[in-house]
Parts: sequence; C-alpha cells; structure tokens
Amino acid sequence: MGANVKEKAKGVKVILFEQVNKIYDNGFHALKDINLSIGQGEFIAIIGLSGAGKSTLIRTINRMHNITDGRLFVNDVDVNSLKGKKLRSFRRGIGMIFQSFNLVTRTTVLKNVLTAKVPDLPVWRTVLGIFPKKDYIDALEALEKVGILDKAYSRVDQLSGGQQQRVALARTLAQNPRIILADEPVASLDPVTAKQVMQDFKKINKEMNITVLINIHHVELALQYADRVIGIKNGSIVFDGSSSEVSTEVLNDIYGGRLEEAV
Ligand SMILES: Nc1ncnc2c1ncn2[C@@H]1O[C@H](COP(=O)(O)OP(=O)(O)OP(=O)(O)O)[C@@H](O)[C@H]1O
Repeated sequence: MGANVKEKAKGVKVILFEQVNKIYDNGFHALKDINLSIGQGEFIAIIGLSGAGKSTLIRTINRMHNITDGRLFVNDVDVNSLKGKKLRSFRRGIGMIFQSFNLVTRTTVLKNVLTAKVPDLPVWRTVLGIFPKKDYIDALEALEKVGILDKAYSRVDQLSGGQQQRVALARTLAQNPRIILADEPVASLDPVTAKQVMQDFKKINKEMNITVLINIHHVELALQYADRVIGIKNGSIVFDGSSSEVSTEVLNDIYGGRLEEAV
C-alpha cells in the first residue's frame, strides 16, 4: 500500500486509490489526485455538490469509467489492467445500484432478481427462462433479506418506488457481491421510504459485511447511516473521516457555503 494514502480504512483493505486522476475526453478534470483506502465492511457516504465528482469516483471502482492516471486496486487487482472475460467477471463481484432502479418493470420481481444469475448460465437456460433450483433459492433468500419475499410473484410496475429499490438491492445481493456501489439510491424516494432503503443498506452491510459506498445528497441520512463520510469538492477529497467528525464547518467547506441548500 502506498505511504501517501490516508490510513482511514478499517479492517482488510479492499479498495485503494493512489494518486488517481480522471480527465474526460472533452478535457474536463473530474477527479484530482485521489488517495483513498477502503476496508471490507465499511459503510461510506460520499457527499458533495452536484458536479463535484461523486458518480465519477464510484464508477471508476467497477471500471464503468477508466481512470486517466494513478493506480486503482480492488482486492489487490489492478482495475485498469482488466480486459474481456476477466473484466466482466470482476464487475460481477461488485453490485451497482442506481437512482432509477434499472428493473424490467413488466415482469415479476423474482424474474428480475434471477437476471443476476444470467451471466453464469448456459444460453439455452436463459432463453427458456429455466434456472437451476439453487438460483431460485438464492433469489428468494435475497428477497427475504430486504423484506419483500411476499412480492416475489408481483409485477414490478405494481410496486412502490421504495419496493422497487429493494428489488434492485435483492438482484444485486443475488450476485453475491463483496462491494456494493450505490449512485443516489434514495434520490427519487420520499423521506420515509428513503430511510427504509438506507436501513436495508445498513442491514446488509452489518449482517453480510459487504462494503457499501453510497453517493447521497441527503446529508442527514448520510450522517445517520454511514460510519465514514467522504466529502468531494471540484474533484478533490476535502474531507475523509467518521460521521461524528462532520461539523457545520466541514459541511460549509464541502458545500462551499451553500449548506442550507444541502440539508
Ligand atoms: N462523460 C462525461 N464527459 C465530460 N464531462 C463529464 C462526463 N461525465 C461527467 N462529467 C463532468 O464531470 C463532473 C463530475 O460529474 P459527476 O457526475 O461525477 O458529479 P456528481 O458529483 O456525481 O454530480 P451529481 O450529484 O449531479 O450526480 C461534472 O462537471 C460533469 O459535468
């Protein structure tokens, strides 16, 4: 591990950024000299103004975005060196949750969760929609973990936004990930449902020791549920510490004095 990386991570280190920069093709410098070390089982909220670089940061971890320079390791694998089959299998080990759920709404909850198994199955099984018994058990267990087992045979478009986000979470769990990246997972939910979904994340984090990184605009939720907060401003990390260390001063720095708009 590089000596210049802040030792904030607890437990076994699973994600390591060393002097990472990301410059988009249009020349925009979105991540600047990022040094970060993240341990297995941490629950981290990434906060910052719109356009600060939060999505770019988490999307480099599963190589949805390539970094421009520096080094990025996940479980000691140099992420930038991955290609083809190895890259696809690496991505499957990392769950990704989006604000928009990304579900097939005109089919059942169970079928959506089972799609997590598709990459591992022979084509004939996926074409016929025939999954091994173990896959059904995994999918039903994942639904149970997020409290919507009773909805397994409901169509997704009959569910509320919060329930749909839980289906997305169950689909990710059925992939058996060690890391979950969530990009604004509660942004389109009402405050009560947003809390319930944050509780789901916390539960799977604690019970399954899955590392969770969440980009989030709701500062109060970030402080309530995350153990560690990373503040990003103009592509740089300006705060990295425990939620209890996040003071008004820290928030004013992260949000450039526009704190009232953030909380
Ligand atoms: N494909 C792209 N090409 C060029 N610039 C981009 C691209 N994607 C993002 N950016 C720019 O990079 C910066 C960081 O974007 P990013 O989406 O990471 O911010 P964010 O903090 O997640 O914002 P939000 O909270 O609004 O989602 C923004 O200025 C954005 O316009």
